[in-house]
Amino acid sequence: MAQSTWNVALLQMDIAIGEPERNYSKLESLLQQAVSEEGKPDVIVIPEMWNTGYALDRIHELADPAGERTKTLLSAFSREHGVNIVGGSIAEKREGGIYNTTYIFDREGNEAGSYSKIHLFRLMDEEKYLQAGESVGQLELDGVSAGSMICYDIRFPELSRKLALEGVQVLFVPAEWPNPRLHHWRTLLQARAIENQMFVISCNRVGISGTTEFFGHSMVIDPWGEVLAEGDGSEQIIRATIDLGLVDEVRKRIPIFEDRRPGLYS
Ligand SMILES: O=C(O)CCC(=O)C(=O)O
Repeated sequence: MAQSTWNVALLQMDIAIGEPERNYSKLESLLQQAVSEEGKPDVIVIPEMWNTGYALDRIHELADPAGERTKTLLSAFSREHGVNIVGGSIAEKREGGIYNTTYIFDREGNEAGSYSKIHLFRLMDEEKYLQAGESVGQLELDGVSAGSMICYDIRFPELSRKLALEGVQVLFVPAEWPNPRLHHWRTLLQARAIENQMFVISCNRVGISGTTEFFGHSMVIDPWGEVLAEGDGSEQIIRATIDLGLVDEVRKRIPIFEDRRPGLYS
């Protein structure tokens, strides 16, 4: 039977640009903190590109080959602590180039899914250095259907709608979303939750890289659009408990999936 509630913990961390060693060690200490304080989480979420930050001009040298280092760390931690981990995303080196990839592990330490960002963000030159993923991110954790997107992806409502139509109830969004677009971040995340009647759980980074400032404000939003938890601009762990039964309740209250007219607009 699918889990009925989840305690989630968002590791809203600073990221040292171009310094994987510092980032792996920061992540390990935050993971320990997440399981040793305030009750055990069911799901831990990490920000986007946490291993390297946007050190794109050195990304070939810094990216994790086949994600092996990251997978070994996350798999061992999730198994040892019986916790699901949505592993933010990392710069991952494959034969075809560098991808911005999320790895997701279940409580037994098995890889439950992976997703490589399909919309590359030109404002940060991603398309010049990275390869785009070619498939959408859908997986099951504790019997719950979940979707995986990354940052800029939330500007494409077609993607979250596709996932919702495939049964997704919880959407995870690791990000490195910078100033001055806090208004877009909060509005788009809430819109994705309301229009698809799903939980949206986002984890953004904090800190400054060069001239770019990242504002945090990681959010847990329920299917009615209520913000259950939101970070400020500091490095912190944000926690919330979500009642997964709310997805069906909201979908029954306003049955948008029955009322759609896809013949007219898809
Ligand atoms: O869409 C935006 O405004 C920010 C997106 C972004 O920073 C990213 O995808 O890395």
